[in-house]
Amino acid sequence: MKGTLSSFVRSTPKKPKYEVSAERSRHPTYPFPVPELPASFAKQLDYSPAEEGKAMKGNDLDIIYYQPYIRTSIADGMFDFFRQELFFYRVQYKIHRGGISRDISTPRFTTVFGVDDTSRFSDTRELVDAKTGRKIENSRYKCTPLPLPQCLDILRRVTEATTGETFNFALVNYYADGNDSITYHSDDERFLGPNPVIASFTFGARRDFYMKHKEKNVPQVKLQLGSGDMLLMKGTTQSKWLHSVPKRAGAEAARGRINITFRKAMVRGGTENYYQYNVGTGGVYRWDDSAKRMVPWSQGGEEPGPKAETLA
Ligand SMILES: O=C(O)CCC(=O)C(=O)O
Ligand SMILES: [Fe+2]
Repeated sequence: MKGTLSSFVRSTPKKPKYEVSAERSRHPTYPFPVPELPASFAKQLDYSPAEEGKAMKGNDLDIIYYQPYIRTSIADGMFDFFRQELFFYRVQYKIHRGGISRDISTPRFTTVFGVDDTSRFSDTRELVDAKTGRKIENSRYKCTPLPLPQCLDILRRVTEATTGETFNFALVNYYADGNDSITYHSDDERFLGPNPVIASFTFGARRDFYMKHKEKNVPQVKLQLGSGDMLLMKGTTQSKWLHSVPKRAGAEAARGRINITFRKAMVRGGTENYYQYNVGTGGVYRWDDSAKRMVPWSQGGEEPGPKAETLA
């Protein structure tokens, strides 16, 4: 017999900490339907922001920190919901530098929804040209843009109402534990236009979020983003500063963290870039609440349950 006893013993999945809605967001581009945001969460979202944002300005930094934005009573439930109900990817890609190509594995799970401002999803959720409203030709994108599911669209609308900004993309990061991270970078791609506004949500584990100036020798800004917090980055924050979520040891990071950023891409290059680096070409992953980890998901086939494993 292969394997140890423990590999056959699966804990019964805990009851979800939220009411799974019977209503689901469906789309031909989704690997599986996504339940709508539980009504109890949606109701509580109306009270956002839970706290007034604190503006931090100076040395080219321009941020507003809502601590929290989402009521503490629902933030961890929303973490469970997003982790359980969304599909994720673990993207691998090659970088070419100085004639040498290197394989990169993104150190976190990612997923993305949305399309840049030259296109939009119609009322029937067909991809159409933003100006003419005509169905767009298949050759416009190399990738397949996905519309935001209802659960993310609700959060997007609330965020738009608070900030007075508009967003057409939701990028999702899942940091399974303290080994998952994002290295210092800035989100100042040309396709976002000058001085882009990015709203960044945390659900689940509290993680350090470090910011440092690209050139000036000024103090770093160190935040600890907790469940329900929202960091609004604007002005010259992206052009002048870098940010990161470093690797961390310990039990807190091991709870797992979901980060959701809302952004606005102006042109097609943004759509191509976001799907290339957040979906990629590999398989779909889904949270397995018995195994307590992301597992490869396959069409039509559930993961083998305890019975199948015992018989093997
Ligand atoms: O997880 C975070 O708080 C930051 C994520 C981030 O910087 C990004 O996705 O560009
Ligand atoms: Fe970023």
